Amino acid sequence: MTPGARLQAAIDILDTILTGKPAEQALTNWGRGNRFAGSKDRAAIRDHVFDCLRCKRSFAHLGGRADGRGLVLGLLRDAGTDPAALFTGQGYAPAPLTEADAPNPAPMPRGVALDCPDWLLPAITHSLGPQTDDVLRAMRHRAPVFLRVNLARATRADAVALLAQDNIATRPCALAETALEVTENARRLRQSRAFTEGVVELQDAASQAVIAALPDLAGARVLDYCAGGGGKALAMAARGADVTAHDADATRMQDIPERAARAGAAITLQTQPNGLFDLVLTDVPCSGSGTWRRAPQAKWALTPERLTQLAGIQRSILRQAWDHVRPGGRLLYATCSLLDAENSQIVAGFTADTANATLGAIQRLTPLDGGDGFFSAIILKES
Ligand SMILES: C[S@@+](CC[C@H](N)C(=O)[O-])C[C@H]1O[C@@H](n2cnc3c(N)ncnc32)[C@H](O)[C@@H]1O
Repeated sequence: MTPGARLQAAIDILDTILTGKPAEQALTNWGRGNRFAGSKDRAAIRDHVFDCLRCKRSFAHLGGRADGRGLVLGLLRDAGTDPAALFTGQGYAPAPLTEADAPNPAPMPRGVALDCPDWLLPAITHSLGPQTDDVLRAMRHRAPVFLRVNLARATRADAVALLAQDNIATRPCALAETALEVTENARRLRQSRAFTEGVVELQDAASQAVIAALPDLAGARVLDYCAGGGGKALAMAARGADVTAHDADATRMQDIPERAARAGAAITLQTQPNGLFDLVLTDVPCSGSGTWRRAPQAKWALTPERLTQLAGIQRSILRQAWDHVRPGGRLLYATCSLLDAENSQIVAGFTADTANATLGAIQRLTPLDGGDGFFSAIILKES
């Protein structure tokens, strides 16, 4: 496909997404209907689509319109590329420019320039203070791909060498001693020896940092109360913890046995949590505001009502999970959110209302640290 044809494909897919379709579904449907497109074409189109979704407000301003065509015009103008050279109408390229394609001549308001919904800007500013604009600017760009080295299988240096045999280039990331950033050929990862033999797993560096900060995991009885696909359960098992995974939706845990087998780890699954544990992790459902580089549609879909609903879910999970912490044990509350309403306010409310709970160490990470935005807080249970 020519560069122009790839842009037209992105325009068509964006127009579908703007009707409310999930991005992944729209991309898959397009791929099925256009089987002539090679893997490089599909990757380039996907990048265009996600770049536009991340920067929807500012690109619509630069493109002079909020549809797929406007967003792609904004993408090009933002990168300093003259769209006229690509919007030629030749072959499958987008139709030539008209007056309707001129940029919006007004100055960009702050929320538009930062690609943040207006209603959210005060809450984010309250949470991030002087870092707000830099964090929001960082969220306008693609997130790096990170791997977690399974130290039970190999050292980080050995993992780098094994990945290099499959032409996957990586570099160490300072957020955790297990973390590698993929710098070339990330798309080959799932076929690589390092992945199939359980030497590396895909996991964001901030998630790794949260587990890396936990002392004394070796031999500890741990309950991962919201285990999902088991990313953090596996990271704790690799540190020598005796991990039990639970999730209200058991189907979310279906890949854990296969992932654990690949990693050489033993993880017990419980559909009904049972017993007392040294450590309970609640990696609760949240706005995902720390991951909006990778899931940009969620940024535009979040509403104040949903945020209130999430806070109710977070408080309720914390109360349920607390019953499984042994006296003298710890709970680790975690979200991939940047918002105080889901983070410090939830743990402060819980410790204020719970006689035997004391707030311990808190860790806050933003995309400026390299990985996703992440919040974690230890809550200690008196003996
Ligand atoms: C952020 S995800 C967990 C991601 C996972 N810890 C990981 O590292 O891959 C949150 C999970 O909480 C689960 N969940 C939602 N409500 C719950 C509840 N009341 N009790 C336990 N799990 C719940 C969801 O099904 C979802 O899998």
